[in-house]
Amino acid sequence: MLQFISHYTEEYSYLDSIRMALEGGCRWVQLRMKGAGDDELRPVAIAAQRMCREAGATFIIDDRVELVKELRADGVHLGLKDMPIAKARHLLGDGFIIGGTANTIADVRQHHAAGADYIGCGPFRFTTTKKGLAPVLGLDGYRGIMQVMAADGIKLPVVAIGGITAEDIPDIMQTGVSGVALSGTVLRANDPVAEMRRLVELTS
Ligand SMILES: Cc1ncc(COP(=O)(O)OP(=O)(O)O)c(N)n1
Ligand SMILES: Cc1ncsc1CCOP(=O)(O)O
Ligand SMILES: [Mg+2]
Repeated sequence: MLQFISHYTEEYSYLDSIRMALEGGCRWVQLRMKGAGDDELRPVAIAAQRMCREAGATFIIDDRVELVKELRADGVHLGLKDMPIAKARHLLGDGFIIGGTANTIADVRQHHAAGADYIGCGPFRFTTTKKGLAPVLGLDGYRGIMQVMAADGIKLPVVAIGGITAEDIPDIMQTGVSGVALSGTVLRANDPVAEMRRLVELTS
């Protein structure tokens, strides 16, 4: 289970990043365009959704519940400062995927109670892709959260996120998480498509 978080660099646009991720075999894409208004986001989202549909990939949009509903994207990812998950579930119904960000077991419990479908849990380590990071979890952080989830009987898939590279994946998967979400390590690679192929292999 590998979710690619779209991003841009001097070399690549948001859509380039998604195109390369899909070409490399990723089948779960999140369009994340922080600070973009609806007029900037909508055309990119429509193009990204088309590419994902053609590739048979799941298409999630970060933060924007209304746009997800309007475009009939597959789902939305919501953080602790975004629309509450229970409200998003009410607006979207059961036919959409809703992911929630967690940094602590309390966050996981809250999202579980609110009806989230998966947890994006992090950051694993420091990353410049997101501003205002929560405290770094490291491997021990994931082990602790997975342990308490098991004791609580919470069965939501957990996706680790934040500064993750190919080298980290075997150890992260050993903690019991279901997958990883990543961005920078793909876009920094000399050959992003080949790097994505390697990452898909490591998480399947
Ligand atoms: C899979 C996944 N996990 C966590 C996040 C972070 O969401 P959030 O805390 O709302 O921060 P922003 O991404 O909105 O800056 C995510 N997007 N995806
Ligand atoms: C959206 C988000 N939330 C926590 S870290 C992060 C960014 C992940 O990107 P990268 O893999 O480049 O650190
Ligand atoms: Mg958010």
